[in-house]
Amino acid sequence: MNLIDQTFSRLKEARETALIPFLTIGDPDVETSVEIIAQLEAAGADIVELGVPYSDPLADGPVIQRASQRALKHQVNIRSCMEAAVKARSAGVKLPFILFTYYNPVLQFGLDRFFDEVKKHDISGLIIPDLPVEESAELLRRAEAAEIHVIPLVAPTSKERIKSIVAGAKGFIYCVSSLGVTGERSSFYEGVEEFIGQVKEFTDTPVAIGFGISNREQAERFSRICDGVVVGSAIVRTIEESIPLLQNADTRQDGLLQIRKFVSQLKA
Ligand SMILES: O=P(O)(O)OC[C@@H](O)[C@@H](O)c1c[nH]c2ccccc12
Repeated sequence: MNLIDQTFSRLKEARETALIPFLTIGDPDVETSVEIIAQLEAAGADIVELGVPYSDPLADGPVIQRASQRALKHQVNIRSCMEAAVKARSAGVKLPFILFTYYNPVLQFGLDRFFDEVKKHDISGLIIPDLPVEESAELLRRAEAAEIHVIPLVAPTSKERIKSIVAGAKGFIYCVSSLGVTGERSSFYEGVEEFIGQVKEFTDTPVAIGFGISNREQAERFSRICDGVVVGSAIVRTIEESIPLLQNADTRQDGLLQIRKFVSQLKA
């Protein structure tokens, strides 16, 4: 059974909502990212999105754009992100890994090689926000064969397309809470709860929400109606603010603790 499915059934038993952090791998460097993944797990994260930095992150706000730029300075690519997953696993991290990447790096990598490597590197799921619908059949077929879940994104404006987007989806459905790009928000799409209700009418697959969630009350609000909550920019910003601590041997542990504390209060 796919690790993501195991996680959601365990959480369902425990009547808990999955906390799904996102971080950009290689920000500030790959080795630190591996340590941060361990901190995220210790802080109560249930699944982690490993972000592949990209030069043209069209769906990302300034916080993740800056993180991508910092990571790209070290030429971090899909392979480095998969290696980070294996390093985290061998460091004892049990979390399921979702590889988050734009479509172009996958295309450059080559679909055959990509799925061979994803499988070898213990990745359980994929999020490809700009996967063109006309190309998705080929990719979904290979994912199915490799037992990797491709997590579909559904936006409040998806309306009549919701049914076709979520049909047959595995792992979880990623409901985008607002229009626009990623980034912390103080308010969400008007009627976001109704939107989530609509999605849940079409599927029994767990439903998670993301975009803009940055504090405990927002996470609590959505944990009442979703099986998972995704937090990216708020965590990436915390990592950004911790970089001076992380890059000094004397204060590195303080930096890691700062990240862990921020994430712990979200899960609580
Ligand atoms: O950063 P936010 O607002 O907390 O949203 C999660 C988001 O970071 C993560 O899931 C993600 C990062 N880049 C994306 C691009 C599209 C969709 C989702 C994402």
